[in-house]
Amino acid sequence: MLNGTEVLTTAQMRAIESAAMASGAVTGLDLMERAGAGAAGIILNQYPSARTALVLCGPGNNGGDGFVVARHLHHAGLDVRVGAAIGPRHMPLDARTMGHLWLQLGPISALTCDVMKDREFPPDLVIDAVFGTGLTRPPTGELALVLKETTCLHAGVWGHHAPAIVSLDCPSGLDLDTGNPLIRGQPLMGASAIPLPELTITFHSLKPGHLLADGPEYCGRVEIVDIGLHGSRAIIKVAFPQWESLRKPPGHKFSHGHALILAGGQAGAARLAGRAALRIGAGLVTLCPPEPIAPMPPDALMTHPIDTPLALEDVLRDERIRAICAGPGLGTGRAKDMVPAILKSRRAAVLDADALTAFADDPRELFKLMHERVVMTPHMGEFGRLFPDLAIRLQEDARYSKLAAAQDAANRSGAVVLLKGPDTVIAVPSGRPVSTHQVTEAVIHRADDVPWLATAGAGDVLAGIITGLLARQKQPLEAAALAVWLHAQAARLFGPGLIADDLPDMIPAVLRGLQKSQSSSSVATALPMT
Ligand SMILES: NC(=O)C1=CN([C@@H]2O[C@H](COP(=O)(O)OP(=O)(O)OC[C@H]3O[C@@H](n4cnc5c(N)ncnc54)[C@H](OP(=O)(O)O)[C@@H]3O)[C@@H](O)[C@H]2O)[C@@H](O)CC1
Ligand SMILES: Nc1ncnc2c1ncn2[C@@H]1O[C@H](COP(=O)(O)OP(=O)(O)O)[C@@H](O)[C@H]1O
Ligand SMILES: [K+]
Repeated sequence: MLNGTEVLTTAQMRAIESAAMASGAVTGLDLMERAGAGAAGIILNQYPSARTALVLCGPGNNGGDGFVVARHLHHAGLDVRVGAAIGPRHMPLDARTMGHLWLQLGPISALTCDVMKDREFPPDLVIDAVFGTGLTRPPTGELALVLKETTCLHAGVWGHHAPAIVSLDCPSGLDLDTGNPLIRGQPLMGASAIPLPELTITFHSLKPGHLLADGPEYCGRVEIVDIGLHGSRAIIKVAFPQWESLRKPPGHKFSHGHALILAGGQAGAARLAGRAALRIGAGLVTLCPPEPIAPMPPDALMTHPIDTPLALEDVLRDERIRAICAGPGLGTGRAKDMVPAILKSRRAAVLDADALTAFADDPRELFKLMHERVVMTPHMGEFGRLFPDLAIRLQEDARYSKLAAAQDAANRSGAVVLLKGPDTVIAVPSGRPVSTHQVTEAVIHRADDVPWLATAGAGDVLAGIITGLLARQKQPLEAAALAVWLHAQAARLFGPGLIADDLPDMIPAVLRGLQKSQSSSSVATALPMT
């Protein structure tokens, strides 16, 4: 079981809202009131000295949330002005009701740039409730100008002090499924066409756009308001480990698993992977270069030369070998020979780097041998070699997400796909639950707080950590999700100046940290997201 925070796509969020309303458990108006009241509570708590607020309401239910926030801020004593894109009577029913409730307290101005330039009303807060999950196309006309104007307000160019911008659900104009801003044409150099809030308040759960691509940079801090929706079985998670799932049970080295790391001539990259596999607790790790290599004493890694696929098949007769890593420093020619033998053995395996590139000419050759215990770990370049159409679509279609691309790749290949980057996405082929408890089909991990992780060889270490966890008989999705977290946390603990060689040696400190934070209490506590 993976622990973590649930993430819902906008379609899943709408489905949950509709199901709750259809069941009669709650009305749309109740949900909107809870969303707006919850958001206002957070705003009042985080900006206790704010005296004035300007609320920008769009044409849909996000605008409805804006009216609710306006009402609660007014009742808390703030001087509140409201601008709306259209009159309440043209808005959806719940938003209309909330608009009429606001009208009992104050007027609504037309939402134009003039509202935002009023020198008589310098707001302490600007509440961005223009678009949420219902954004279908790039904003145009006056609304596009208004959204752009919020970034000018933020910079204080209109002479009055810079207000704090708070967005409801998302910065308006951000696609909550992809994390891409929907902008027609190219934004001006250095200027954002959509709000850059310091706080985004979303409802019920995170959406992929809060985590993927540029989403985090646009959203600022993200807070979640519980609006009382239950029973969702989110298939996407931001996962974080529990010490329990990494603790080693009593046993001997073979019971903790034997991992093979196929190596090329120099074995440098494979050595990085091997050390990581050992550090994460595989009982035994053997490097397999094509020819004998000079030992590097003292070294806990074993070596066993394997020169041909037949020799590999022979070695794999040993059932104690539970996981194989192929790719780091392997060479594409050797990878092309060896990978079919690995896949035919049906062992848990990680395919990275050259093991992926070797099949660029005919990915189907790889996919037809695939099985569900294989984790492929491409970076975007390798992904494009195996899934060129998906990579092109990612570049060209702002509404196609990295999550959807990884899911499509997992479905096409039949493997678990871990697509790397500052936002790493892991997807399993759909319709193939890994176990009866396992409903998670995808994991998103954001690590842009550790840019120094993007260093040569870091990917080899990641492949090694996953291999070690597979040797310890973790399920592939769990192994991949735990590894991505441990890898980023190792980089975080080391700090700037990190090189890949440092990563395996930071794993013990990461494990100690987890153990300390979670084993002192009998109730396992989840680590905060970092
Ligand atoms: N449902 C619930 O119970 C709850 C919902 N909640 C809240 O509702 C939000 C979702 O509401 P929503 O679906 O009404 O979408 P929203 O983001 O307000 O925008 C849709 C409007 O904008 C329009 N439009 C779209 N693109 C446009 C463009 N480029 N330029 C101009 N117009 C454009 C679109 O028009 P259309 O595409 O139909 O022409 C439509 O009129 C969600 O984010 C959350 O804040 C919470 O209260 C919790 C309970
Ligand atoms: N900007 C970034 N911030 C944090 N992590 C990153 C960033 N860019 C890449 N990464 C991570 O760094 C690692 C780099 O792996 P990879 O591209 O395979 O490098 P190599 O092939 O040199 O080992 C991956 O785990 C990836 O997710
Ligand atoms: K918004």
